[in-house]
Amino acid sequence: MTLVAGVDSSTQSCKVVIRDAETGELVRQGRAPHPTGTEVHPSHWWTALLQAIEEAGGLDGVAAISVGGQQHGMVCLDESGEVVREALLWNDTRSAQAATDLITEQGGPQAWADAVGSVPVASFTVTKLRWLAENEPANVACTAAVCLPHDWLTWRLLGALESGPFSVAAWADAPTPPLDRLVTDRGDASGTGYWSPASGSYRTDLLKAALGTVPLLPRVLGPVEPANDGPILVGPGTGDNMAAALGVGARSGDVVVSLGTSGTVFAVAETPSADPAGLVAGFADATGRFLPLVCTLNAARVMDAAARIAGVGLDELSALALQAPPGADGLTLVPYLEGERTPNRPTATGSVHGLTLATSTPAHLARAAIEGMLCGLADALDALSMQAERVLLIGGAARSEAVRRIAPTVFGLPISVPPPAEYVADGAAYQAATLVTTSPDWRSGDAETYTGDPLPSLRARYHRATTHILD
Ligand SMILES: Nc1ncnc2c1ncn2[C@@H]1O[C@H](COP(=O)(O)OP(=O)(O)O)[C@@H](O)[C@H]1O
Ligand SMILES: O=C(CO)[C@@H](O)[C@H](O)COP(=O)(O)O
Repeated sequence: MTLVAGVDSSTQSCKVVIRDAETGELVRQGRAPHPTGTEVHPSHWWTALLQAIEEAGGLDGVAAISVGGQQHGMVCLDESGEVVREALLWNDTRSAQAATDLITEQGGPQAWADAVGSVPVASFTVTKLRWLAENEPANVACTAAVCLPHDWLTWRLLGALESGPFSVAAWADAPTPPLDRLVTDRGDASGTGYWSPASGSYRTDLLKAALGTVPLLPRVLGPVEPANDGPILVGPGTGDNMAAALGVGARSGDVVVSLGTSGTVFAVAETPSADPAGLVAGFADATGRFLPLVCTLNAARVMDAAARIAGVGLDELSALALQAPPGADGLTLVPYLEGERTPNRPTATGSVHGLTLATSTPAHLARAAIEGMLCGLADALDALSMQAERVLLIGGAARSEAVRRIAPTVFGLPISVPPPAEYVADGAAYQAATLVTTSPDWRSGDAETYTGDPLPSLRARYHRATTHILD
């Protein structure tokens, strides 16, 4: 049996799956947590990856591996390959003003949409680099290369594989390759703000405008182009949303709603998109096509926060939410707990509206938190402007029964929930399989369909509430 490994190095944790390359059968898996915070030293991702690989039983029998990673994070390396400073993650909003400035300087949102398919917000790497230029010029001076989280892990894997077989101790300090062996893929490159999905090339002019200099950038590999020639092939990898699209087998007509740390709504498209309103990011996917995507900053962690307030675990929160009626008797929670990206409100805070004696119960709070989180995603689905034939719900928070049952009411649509799985890691593993087998025939279990009566007044009240939030 030929095995392949897929990695999901996402915001909260690293997951590794090892699957049969031909059939996709899950053979073994592992996971390890990442530190909290929006500024993280990449060495923590490496440590977590090694732990997760070890928990997955190592790499014996693995012929190829690919990494899916959280998008946009700014990783700066010096000439010797050392990390210059902690990486700024996609959910770090300190570069919001830099985003506004860059948009103005380049002639407005339309100019950015035309240039790179997206209008930058604080999440995008290009805005983080402008922040660096304005606040840490000494770090700019030492930066010889800039890459993304998945690029950095791929590069570390290349060095480690050349140093010998996997063991946590041997790979912990494995040598790193020269900087010119950094690689990326179209999907993740399209989240930088200086790579154009439409032309398939870097816009170093935009990078220079942001950072004042053009460091070395990773070479963009094709969708089935390995980064090495063995002993274990390393795939190009991709951004986590692009990997999820592969893992869930998203086809034309599908819209995927992913509820991880971020909430994302995306679809596979044949042509590039360019939304000057800045709601839809015009990303590339991992197959040579495109992935228009809307992202919110507040998804699964809204439930974590509500569970903390209610003093219960996530399963109990779910049970509580289902005790309250649809609409939570008017209790409305606007979930901008980390600011918000869509709509672009980086300094916003969350709020609760409609408190009465009757709605002051843990059950109402639980329901309002889930409904509020889903309202943000329903707006994202509207922004995508696609006639969805199927809405697929995935990600950590899709494990909550309340989320699955409330989603159809908020979205006003039936929702398909594929079997719980690590779809980002699975997509990365699938990419790895394409390197070692000509026609991987992977099938996942059937999705379960959830239906519910739409409640348009719920979203109307949510929209009214979003006009009364504090920054
Ligand atoms: N049964 C559940 N109910 C609600 N939330 C859950 C459940 N299981 C996991 N989660 C949440 O899912 C999140 C992790 O999801 P994941 O998709 O792995 O995130 P990320 O990819 O951003 O690291 C955590 O915030 C966790 O609390
Ligand atoms: O910024 C985006 C998409 O543009 C996020 O979706 C990140 O890619 C992080 O993903 P998760 O860790 O929440 O899966």
